[in-house]
Amino acid sequence: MSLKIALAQLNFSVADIAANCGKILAAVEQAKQQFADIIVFPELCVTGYPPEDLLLREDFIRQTQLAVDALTAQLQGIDVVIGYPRRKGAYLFNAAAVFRNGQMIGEYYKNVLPNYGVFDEQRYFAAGQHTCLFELKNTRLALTVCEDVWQPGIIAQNRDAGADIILTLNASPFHAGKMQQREDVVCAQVKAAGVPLVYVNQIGGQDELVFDGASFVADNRGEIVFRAEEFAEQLSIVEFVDKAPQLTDIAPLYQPVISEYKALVLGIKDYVRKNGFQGAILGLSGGIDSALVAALAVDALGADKVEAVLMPSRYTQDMSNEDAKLEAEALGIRHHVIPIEPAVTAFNQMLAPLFAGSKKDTTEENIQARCRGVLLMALSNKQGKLLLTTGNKSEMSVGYATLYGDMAGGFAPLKDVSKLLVYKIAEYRNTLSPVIPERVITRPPSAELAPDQKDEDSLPPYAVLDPILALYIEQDKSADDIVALGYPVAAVKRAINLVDRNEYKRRQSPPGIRITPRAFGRDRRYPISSAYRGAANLIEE
Ligand SMILES: Nc1ncnc2c1ncn2[C@@H]1O[C@H](COP(=O)(O)OP(=O)(O)OC[C@H]2O[C@@H]([n+]3cccc(C(=O)O)c3)[C@H](O)[C@@H]2O)[C@@H](O)[C@H]1O
Ligand SMILES: Nc1ncnc2c1ncn2[C@@H]1O[C@H](COP(=O)(O)OP(=O)(O)OP(=O)(O)O)[C@@H](O)[C@H]1O
Ligand SMILES: NC(=O)CC[C@H](N)C(=O)O
Repeated sequence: MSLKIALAQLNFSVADIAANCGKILAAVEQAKQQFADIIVFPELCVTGYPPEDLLLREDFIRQTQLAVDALTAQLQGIDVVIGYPRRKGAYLFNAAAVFRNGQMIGEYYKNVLPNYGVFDEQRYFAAGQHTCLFELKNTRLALTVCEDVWQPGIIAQNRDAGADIILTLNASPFHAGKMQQREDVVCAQVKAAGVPLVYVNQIGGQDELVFDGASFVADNRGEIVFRAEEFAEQLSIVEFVDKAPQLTDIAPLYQPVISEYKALVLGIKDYVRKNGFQGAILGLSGGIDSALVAALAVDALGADKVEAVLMPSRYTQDMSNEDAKLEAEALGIRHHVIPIEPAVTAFNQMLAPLFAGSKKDTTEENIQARCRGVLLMALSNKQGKLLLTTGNKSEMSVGYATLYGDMAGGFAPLKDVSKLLVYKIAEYRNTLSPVIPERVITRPPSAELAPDQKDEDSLPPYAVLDPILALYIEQDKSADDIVALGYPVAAVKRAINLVDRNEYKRRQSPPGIRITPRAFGRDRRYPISSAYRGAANLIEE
């Protein structure tokens, strides 16, 4: 007996219910042409994931239900499994339902609601209590939703209820190493229960999250027999013969640096597309951060949609201008030069009476960054292009950026990318085609806001700083733990003090793409007004 299951790894848009239903119908037709018996879509595919507080609106829930009702009649010919929020009296459930020839033949409510990290599902949903099995071609299929299969017990419970195959609808976001973690966790349960599983994940960027897809099928020994590409829409059919999945294409597992590169490209592409921008604009300085953001933006949007502005000041070195031009030309993007000196001089003159007697400090440095921010935002306003900021995770961690200056903008692609990873991704990008001049990668980073300034004059070297930041921010290690790992006391103290004092800046920074297990934003919610000082007890020798 052969059973063909279609996995619809697609990119849905939050609250674009009509477009999502259109996508579902198109995939159903495609699956029918390929003789699938059943097609499985990702978690909450009708609304997109995560709909966040839209789920608290009854009008939104009603619109979704009306759309599902209208869709149902059109779901003919094969079984169709979709996910959507389902109102039942006082309760809202995260539901997966199966339709056969216009009728709902089974409905499942997610049992385990994740409420950690970036997930807030207990804020919206009530937990289901039951399994849901249905029969197709003498095979009993069970429905589960995402977090269900991360918890020990649910797969075995379905096996005990008589399931031959487990279907899982997912919205599982990317971070470095997530794909392996996902397969390890889920396949361990599959192996223990001895029942095969079909795992369908969505792809696409949604604000700070990016979903990688990488849907898979595991056999009853927990071995992967199919894996879809990461970060690509794909409709795949896996055949089960006598209830066992047949070995088919297995796309590569997560590849460090390459997977992050793809995540960033898709994150930018979808943010621009889903927010209706005409393209993107950025300040191109000749430094590595703006060089990488420009390359990622071109890969995401196409060269004709990206525009760069070179804004030299009196401190900008010739080589910065030269490199910025070289890069713009290599990428084939429109670029303009606007020297900022007239604006900087005007501000300094206007402030001169008030600043008489005070020494020059970061105030004057920041005026330069803010002049650039004003120019870039004016161009964004005029042209409907999204202003991309270029700050990376290391800089966001220690507050090394100017509020309303280089932090002005709508989206921060590198916000969760450490400086060391910026270099690695830039080097990888150049292997696809050489667009970032070698000198941009090899020269020491500088904000060029003062004469001969280098990042390392005021910060520990990134090779020391970045691991300290990861230990403190992503792994919650204490200052003592970090010193015990061999990092210099002075560097640990400086880094932690800066992290603790700069929450206010992060809270005002644009959203960025989450690529680590803990990004700033939804999964790291620290108070701004806080007396906590992680390095208070650290004594420098
Ligand atoms: N708790 C709090 N809540 C809300 N606001 C708070 C605050 N504490 C200070 N502030 C405000 O923030 C201001 C200080 O922040 P801000 O004006 O940004 O200035 P600030 O942090 O003093 O200076 C910016 C730093 O970033 C460096 N930078 C700038 C640009 C680019 C790069 C780069 O390499 O990429 C580096 C620059 O060299 C300098 O060290 C205070 O004057 C105050 O107005
Ligand atoms: N001369 C400039 N022309 C255009 N944009 C600039 C200029 N200087 C700074 N910017 C903008 O401000 C951002 C922050 O400046 P900064 O010089 O600190 O970073 P960067 O040059 O991109 O990278 P790095 O930190 O390696 O120097 C830049 O990425 C760029 O978007
Ligand atoms: N939507 C969900 O239930 C996601 C939770 C899950 N553990 C994941 O990230 O894969």
